Amino acid sequence: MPKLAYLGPQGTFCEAALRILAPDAEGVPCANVGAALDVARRGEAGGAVVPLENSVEGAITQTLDELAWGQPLLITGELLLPVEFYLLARPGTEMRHIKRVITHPAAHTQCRGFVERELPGAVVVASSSTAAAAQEVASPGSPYDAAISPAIAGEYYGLVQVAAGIGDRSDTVTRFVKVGPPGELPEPTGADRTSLVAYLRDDHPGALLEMLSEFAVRGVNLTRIESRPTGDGIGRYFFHFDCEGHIADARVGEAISGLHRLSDDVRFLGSYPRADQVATQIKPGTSDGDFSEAASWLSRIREGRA
Ligand SMILES: O=C(O)C(=O)C[C@]1(C(=O)O)C=C[C@@H](O)C=C1
Repeated sequence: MPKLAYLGPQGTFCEAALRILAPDAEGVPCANVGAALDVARRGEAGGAVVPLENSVEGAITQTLDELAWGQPLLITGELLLPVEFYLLARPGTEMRHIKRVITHPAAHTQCRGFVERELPGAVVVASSSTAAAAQEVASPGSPYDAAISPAIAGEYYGLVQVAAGIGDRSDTVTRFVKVGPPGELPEPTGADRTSLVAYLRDDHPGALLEMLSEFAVRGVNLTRIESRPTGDGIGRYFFHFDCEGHIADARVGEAISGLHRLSDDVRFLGSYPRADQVATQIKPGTSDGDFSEAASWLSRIREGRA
């Protein structure tokens, strides 16, 4: 059975994502996203499933940074998981007893309205994951009264639901990705996404615009852009891009090689089928056929055959 590392312990949203992305895999729970990716890098598992972005909270910056630095990993699949939060406590606990809550910071952000409204004055402490929070509340002598976690974590750790559906929005989704060692890319499907990271060569006016132009002039639609600090001082940033299409598509390949010419470094993170299966819209003049016809036309001119 293939092994996949994930943000543990059992009962996280990440585990739920893994069960859908790779139903036959044996999950290897890890203490944090970095540890899960390192297990994949060391080959102790065939890969990992990690959160990448959330529809309310935005980018999961730890994942972005882990994928940008260190030994390269390749994204081979993605999943959009609806996330629903529950207030879980030891049996017998009532809402009025709850003064100390523990959860993952991303979960706290998504339930901030509920906490302020229903638990005014409660202290919310950060845990490494939503299931780690439930496990902590269930442990003997825990200083915490309740955890904000998925329902399944309550079942794993013997907690009861004090409140259900406590997220500030009912339609929140988290995007998870499956990563593995660099190797063969998933086949293009016509509804693909490509992820990459680009490091600026030098800081100058219009540097980001130049990068964006590589996509724009070839009709490549971006689905996410994020700037992250390099750590080398204030004002030093690198960029994460997600775009529609597959690196095997001429327009995407050419945009990425254009970016490579302009950048200190480009790290390709993968081309993989989109979870929402939305087919890439191809602007007139940017299909593979248009690119190869233009290349043949140029060759004919160069060879004096026009
Ligand atoms: O703690 C978990 O259950 C996770 O899978 C992590 C995570 C996240 O990093 O955003 C995933 C989905 C929710 O947004 C809250 C937490």
